[in-house]
Amino acid sequence: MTTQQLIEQIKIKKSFLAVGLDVDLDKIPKHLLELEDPIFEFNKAIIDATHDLCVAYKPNTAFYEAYGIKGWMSLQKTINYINETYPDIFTIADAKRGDIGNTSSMYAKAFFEDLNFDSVTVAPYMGKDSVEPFLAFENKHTIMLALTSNEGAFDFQTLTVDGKELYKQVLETSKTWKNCENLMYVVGATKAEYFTEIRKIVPDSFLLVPGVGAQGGSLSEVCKYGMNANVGLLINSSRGIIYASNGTDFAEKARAEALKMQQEMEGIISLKF
Ligand SMILES: O=c1ccn([C@@H]2O[C@H](COP(=O)(O)O)[C@@H](O)[C@H]2O)c(=O)[nH]1
Repeated sequence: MTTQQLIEQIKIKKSFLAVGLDVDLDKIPKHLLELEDPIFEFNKAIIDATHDLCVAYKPNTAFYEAYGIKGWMSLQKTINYINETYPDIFTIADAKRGDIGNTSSMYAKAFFEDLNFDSVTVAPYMGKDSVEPFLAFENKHTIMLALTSNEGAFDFQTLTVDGKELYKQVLETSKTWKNCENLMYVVGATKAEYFTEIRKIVPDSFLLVPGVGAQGGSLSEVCKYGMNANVGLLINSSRGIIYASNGTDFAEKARAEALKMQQEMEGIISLKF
């Protein structure tokens, strides 16, 4: 999917919500556990119930890898289902990859070619040659960690290196990389006060923003400081939506939570544009 197509979807749906598909077998409704592929059945129900309210789905691959080959097959069925049934939806493999160049190329093939995700998250720690193999794929997007939502973000990311905070160095340096137009960045919703500075460095880039809902970040604060002329934000909520209920009404309740977020987003968009 191109960035322009993503922007169009945001305008059509009046939403910039990314629903996180972080499936934990201990948290899903018990009746699903009797089915052959409970993870896929859970995802399918959530996707069918929320697809008109969101512009993206973000499975975190950890929640699939944890179940071995069966989990990976559930991930594959989930991405195929989204691509076949709702092809206008942007897909994010939250895998946080990155390695020496030839290894990164294989990671990129796995997520962009084999699984056919629109985007994958990567870590910047290994630098340019670990990220550029992902950027080489046309109409695919590489979402690099910049300033994460967790407390540990302050261990390294905000340290000053050569007179500048590390997360700012990461953003600035990444703009010099080949095919950097294919970059987006992860910035945590719990760090709303940093968005103004981040927008000075990457005014036009899309930011994937996890950390609302269960982690306590504020949607309105993020929008106040982080929105650009194309919205430029994908706000993720995982547990706050998919685990709204663990009963037979789980999909209905997930829809209700997604609708609350979409309506808040619609309100913000209508005020701003
Ligand atoms: O800085 C980061 C980067 C990634 N995540 C991931 O996003 C979701 C958040 O889930 P919630 O249940 O809405 O808290 C999850 O997959 C994280 O691994 C993040 O939270 N922060």
